[in-house]
Amino acid sequence: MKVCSRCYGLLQNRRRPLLARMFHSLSQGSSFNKHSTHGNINSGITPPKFISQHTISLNPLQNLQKHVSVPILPADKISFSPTEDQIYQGHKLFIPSVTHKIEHLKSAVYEDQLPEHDLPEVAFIGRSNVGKSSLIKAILGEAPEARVRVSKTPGHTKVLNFFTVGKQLCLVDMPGYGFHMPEHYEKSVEGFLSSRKKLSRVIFLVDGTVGVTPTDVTGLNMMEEMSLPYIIVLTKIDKSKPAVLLKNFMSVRKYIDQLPACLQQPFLVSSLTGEGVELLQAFIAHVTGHLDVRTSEEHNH
Ligand SMILES: Nc1nc2c(ncn2[C@@H]2O[C@H](COP(=O)(O)OP(=O)(O)OP(=O)(O)O)[C@@H](O)[C@H]2O)c(=O)[nH]1
Repeated sequence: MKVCSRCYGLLQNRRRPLLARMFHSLSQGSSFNKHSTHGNINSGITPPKFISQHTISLNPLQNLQKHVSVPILPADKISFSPTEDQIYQGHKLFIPSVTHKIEHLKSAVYEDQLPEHDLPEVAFIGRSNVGKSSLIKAILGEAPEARVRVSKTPGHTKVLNFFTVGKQLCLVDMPGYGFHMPEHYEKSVEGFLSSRKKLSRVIFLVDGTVGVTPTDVTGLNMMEEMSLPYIIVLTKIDKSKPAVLLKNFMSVRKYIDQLPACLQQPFLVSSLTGEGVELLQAFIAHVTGHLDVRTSEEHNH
């Protein structure tokens, strides 16, 4: 069996099963449509060829949609809808090389310790134990040398951790709020969020096995008060049955209409299986200016 070098690299990474399978099928000559889209779950009455053939999707929302007949997210709320090829381009940004190092830059607590650089930043925020570090670890899965630390103990992350992706961008892991949050949380996290000039986006994590909690609502209110652009990502989707995940997804939808600073399109991920990670990589590449994906609003103009 002949496997092209692009597929081979992907197949090595077991945390990336969807892309690996996708490009593997390509090399096997499947009639996969390069220009099909993924995010558009409602207009997708006829799903893209590749998805219908292989019953997998790079957007886990598509899989969730299969369990109900009514649209779980209206088409007009889906603005980020890259092609499979664009998702692959976004994914490539997170593959390290000699000239494109992916590494831990530094840890910091207070404003005067923050790194001085010109890189666009993407920060991860959420309750203790929601899966922030795990998600960064999955996004940087091709670069184990970045050494992202994950722990079962809530409140493990006490400092801000900066991870650089070449000279392109920087991911920022933040301590969790709620139970076990460090005493310096407010000074540290709010200090960071209010002072960074090149903060491209905040990724707000909600536990997909639990849904939006009162503690999350406090965090969402803080985001709205700060008026920073952010997205909501439901984590740990591998742990929930579809019915539970659907209920928790709807708990996000209930709030999202009232959150003007938040993208109306929530994302779903599992850091364990890698589901949804490539789409998020593409989103990060897009918002940091490294991937040109026209959003649905842009298409309309
Ligand atoms: N099954 C499953 N477990 C996950 C997933 N993401 C995280 N976990 C587990 O959840 C626990 C907490 O994960 P972390 O990534 O350390 O969470 P955090 O939000 O960084 O935690 P703090 O340091 O408390 O802020 C760990 O035991 C992870 O293995 C996931 O997608 N699926």
